[in-house]
Amino acid sequence: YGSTRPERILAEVKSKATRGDARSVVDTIDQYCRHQEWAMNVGDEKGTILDSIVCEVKPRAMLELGTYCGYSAVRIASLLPPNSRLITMEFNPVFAAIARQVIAWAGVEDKVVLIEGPSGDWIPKMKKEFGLTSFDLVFLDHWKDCYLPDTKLMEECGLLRTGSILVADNVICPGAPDYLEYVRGSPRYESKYFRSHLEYTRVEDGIEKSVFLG
Ligand SMILES: O=c1[nH]cnc2c(O)cc(-c3ccc(F)cc3)cc12
Ligand SMILES: [Mg+2]
Repeated sequence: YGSTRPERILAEVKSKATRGDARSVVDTIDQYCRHQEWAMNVGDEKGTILDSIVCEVKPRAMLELGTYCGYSAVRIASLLPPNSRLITMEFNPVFAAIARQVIAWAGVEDKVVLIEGPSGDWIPKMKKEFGLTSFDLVFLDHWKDCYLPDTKLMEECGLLRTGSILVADNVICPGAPDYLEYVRGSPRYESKYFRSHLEYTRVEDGIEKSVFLG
């Protein structure tokens, strides 16, 4: 029987990364996906941009849409201040099962809550389920067609406050044109584009950072 790409990534982490060392998990996945088989992690180049924003914002409450194998959840969690929480949402159960193990191997499970299911179902329930008022930082990295509807839903559900920051991966490749048009055209957002490359390639991609103005 064949293994899946996420299973091969987990196997690589278990055999090469130091247990409890988040940075070695991140580096192991980058090494594997750059030299063995490509996978849709945010990667090292765009990851550095994400790191700088996480360090600048120091979020107490952060949301990630799209966990995949847990690469960015581990990367983000390793930078979070004490008693901060990353909630990461994944609708694909195969990805979620792998991500749980990658997050555990990295030793960041006390900072990360992984929830499974469609973002559209979960977003309206989050305030109540997690007793939170709003998110300081949201990383959109799930499916390009969901970026805009989920952003509007987060606005409607009161999950964004004045100063909340949205960080969106892949705004060029695969691209999220409707989302870009919205955050760049709306007076309720102050948006900035960070030019970069699609993970592990020379193809142009970028990250859009958008501050919600309320
Ligand atoms: O579907 C995606 N979700 C989240 N991140 C992604 C990501 O960083 C890259 C890609 C992707 C880009 C080019 C390609 F030829 C095939 C897939 C997809 C996703
Ligand atoms: Mg991505």
